[in-house]
Amino acid sequence: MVLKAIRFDAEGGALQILNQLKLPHQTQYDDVKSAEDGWHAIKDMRTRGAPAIAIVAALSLAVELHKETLSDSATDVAAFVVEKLKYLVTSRPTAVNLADAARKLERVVLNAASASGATGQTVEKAYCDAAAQMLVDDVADNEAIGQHGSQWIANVAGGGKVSVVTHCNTGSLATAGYGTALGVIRSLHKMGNLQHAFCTETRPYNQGSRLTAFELVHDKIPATLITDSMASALLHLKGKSERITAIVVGADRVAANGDTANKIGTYQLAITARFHGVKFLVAAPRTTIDLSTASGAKIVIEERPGKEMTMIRGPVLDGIDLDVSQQRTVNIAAQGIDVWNPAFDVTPAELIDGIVTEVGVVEKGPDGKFDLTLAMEAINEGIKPVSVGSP
Ligand SMILES: CSC[C@@H](O)[C@@H](O)C(=O)COP(=O)(O)O
Repeated sequence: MVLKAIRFDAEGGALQILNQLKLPHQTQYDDVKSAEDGWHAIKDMRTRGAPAIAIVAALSLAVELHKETLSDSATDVAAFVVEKLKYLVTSRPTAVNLADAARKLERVVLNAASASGATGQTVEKAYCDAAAQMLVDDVADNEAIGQHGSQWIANVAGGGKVSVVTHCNTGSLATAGYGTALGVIRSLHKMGNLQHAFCTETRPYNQGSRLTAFELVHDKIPATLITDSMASALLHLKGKSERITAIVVGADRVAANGDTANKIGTYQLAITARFHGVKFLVAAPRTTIDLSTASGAKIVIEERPGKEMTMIRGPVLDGIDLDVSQQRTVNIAAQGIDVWNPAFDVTPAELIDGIVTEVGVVEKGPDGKFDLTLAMEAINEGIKPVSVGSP
């Protein structure tokens, strides 16, 4: 069975998302019938992960447009789409993929509306085709990220099997399929180069223990779960014997200087990686690179409700059996305590050794700094970024 976070039928105009609040206990797909449904699925974290958020948002509007022809007027349909895209972008602020997708789709509809003979229907079709293509492209991009990243790690290790650590969930559940950082791990495993993967629990929302662990078990990848607070001890105590070569994480937004916003806890992993001489690799598609943001200081960090930290959800224990059909939320913190719950942190570029994209691994220049504007320009001109061992 292939894990699919997003099910989309372009012909029938139907969209379903795997409800990630129910995982790992229950596999339940929820219908998404409109942009409003998409907004709520993203806000409530029933779907999450930077690429998946962007795709679900785009497709939710596609199914709404598919339902009925809004107007024969191309400009009216374009205006409607632009408004809805603006609304969708407000669902979660940190991951840039959503804003990037909205910008591209806006361009698609404005171009379609200004084409000669444009009608409401042609604009709708242009939008739906472009949104559907995002789903297709993401899987191919992730497979390429996996290939480049695994090759880079294998080269760093200089032969033999390697172990890696990852954080949050960056796999099939966070993307259209395969995953970014988890795609690198999948690829290492496929190449026969993976000794062991360690995944962090990823408090407070437990994307690691609920989702990444679920994917690793599903794919039969040798893996062990640790709490976030065990990462330094792992590198210290098991680093040599386990040959932990790299920590590989995803990203929600990479600034032009390489500073990277990702799930809260990423920054402390980068610090411990540097201290222990372990490579720190960020895996993300180019849609996550935000050249308009000069540095991490400008990235807006989403703050989530405190109850995500103070409450925990799980299936009911009925005698000795788990009743997965019933999930309950229980309080695990002292009543009345103040809570700070930033969903992401920013890892300074200084602590990052490489940024693996679908076209290769970008490394620092001779000045020890990333220049992603230059790297992206080079890519657009057909020159590969600094890339070690890329196929
Ligand atoms: C390929 S997913 C990359 C990132 O989006 C991921 O690491 C992450 O931080 C997800 O956060 P989430 O809050 O679960 O959406």
